Amino acid sequence: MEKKAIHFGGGNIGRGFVAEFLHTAGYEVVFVDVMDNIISALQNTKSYQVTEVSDEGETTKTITNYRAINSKTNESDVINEISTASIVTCAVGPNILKFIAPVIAKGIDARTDATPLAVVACENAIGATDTLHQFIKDNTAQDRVGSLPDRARFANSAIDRIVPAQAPDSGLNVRIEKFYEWAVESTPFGEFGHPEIPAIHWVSHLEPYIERKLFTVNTGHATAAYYGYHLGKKTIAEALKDTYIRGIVRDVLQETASLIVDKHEISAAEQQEYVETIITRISNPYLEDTVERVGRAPMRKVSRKERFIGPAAQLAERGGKFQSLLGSFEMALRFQNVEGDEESVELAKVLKENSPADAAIRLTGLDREHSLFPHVVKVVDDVQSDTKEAGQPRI
Ligand SMILES: NC(=O)c1ccc[n+]([C@@H]2O[C@H](COP(=O)([O-])OP(=O)(O)OC[C@H]3O[C@@H](n4cnc5c(N)ncnc54)[C@H](O)[C@@H]3O)[C@@H](O)[C@H]2O)c1
Ligand SMILES: O=P(O)(O)OC[C@@H](O)[C@@H](O)[C@H](O)[C@H](O)CO
Repeated sequence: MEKKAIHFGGGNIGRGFVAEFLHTAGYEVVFVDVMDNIISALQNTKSYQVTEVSDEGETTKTITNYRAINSKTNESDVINEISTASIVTCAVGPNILKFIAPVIAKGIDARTDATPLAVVACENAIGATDTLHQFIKDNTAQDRVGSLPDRARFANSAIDRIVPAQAPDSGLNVRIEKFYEWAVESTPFGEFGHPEIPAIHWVSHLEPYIERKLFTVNTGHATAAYYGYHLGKKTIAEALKDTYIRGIVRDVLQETASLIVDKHEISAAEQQEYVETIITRISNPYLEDTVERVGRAPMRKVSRKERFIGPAAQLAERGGKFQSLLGSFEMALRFQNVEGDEESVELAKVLKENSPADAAIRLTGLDREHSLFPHVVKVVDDVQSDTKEAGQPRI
């Protein structure tokens, strides 16, 4: 029987990465989304194209064998599909996991197959599948939680491929970079074994992979985005052409490299090579990745386990340097009231309505006792003072 994958989120990484590799692995892919235009486009086409762009030219792959369901209007269909699928993946954004959990919980509960469903969240966040798992438990009847592992296994993942916002006339087609990495925990599958998906690098211990990725690719990317935004750059490639911003990105990645090398079994030389690869990747002029996309959702990005405060807190605990990371954090706080970005509006409100210490706690989730805390409060205070001087008084 053909293997079936249910994928939540028919957006950029959903169509351009997860679905591509599930398709290549021989799965029928059922997209689940809440956007009518994406669902109807997927329902009304038999294929779309994924084009890898690099200085070596372009390579196009055609993706077929998919269906699509709108979970807003057809929840029971989604439940039925999950009850007979092999794998559920998602790429909806870390803040959306709580909204997709109820329907996944119902689908899992309806399963009778002897092999548990594989659940893999493909989000840029540490422990995203664990987060989803907890929401699914919260949405499962108390007397069914104990037997949940008989019906589903949950594996964290680290996912890496730059998929910029697509041109408005591109339809379902996606232009992406050639590079990709998809590391997933193998241990949760136990005696059942992990699904056969050639693109996945199965690992027993994910932390080094997800920390190295988030604290190099995403820390560097977001640094370029926030400095770039304030210096009037349109794209990440344009920001990195600026020697000042490029130098700052290098300084920041030197700080995170010291943590990665200190904490994980990764040598300084290997990390340096990784950093160079990442700087080349994010400088890719063919991607036309905007500073607004990469800077999106600044409140998520300045939170406790995320790309700036996550490594800075760990470096502070270890006596390491974190000044450049604080510089990126500061620029993230200045990413306020950006058109189309609700969190940037909320960020401005939080900074306006709270004292420096309260805003620091609310935004970063750091304890007052943490050694990084006073440094973070100072940055918040500076940003608030500048905003006040600019004529927008804070309370
Ligand atoms: N774009 C990249 O370069 C990239 C790379 C690696 C990881 N990621 C991660 O992948 C995730 C998605 O990013 P993206 O760039 O594809 O964003 P995107 O906005 O292009 O796609 C998100 C999709 O999720 C859908 N969605 C929202 N709420 C939903 C719900 N309740 N049920 C089902 N679908 C819902 C949206 O309609 C949209 O189609 C994020 O966590 C991001 O960090 C992105
Ligand atoms: O998706 P976000 O908002 O967490 O971060 C924006 C980009 O840095 C991100 O999407 C990268 O393109 C991606 O993580 C590359 O693998």
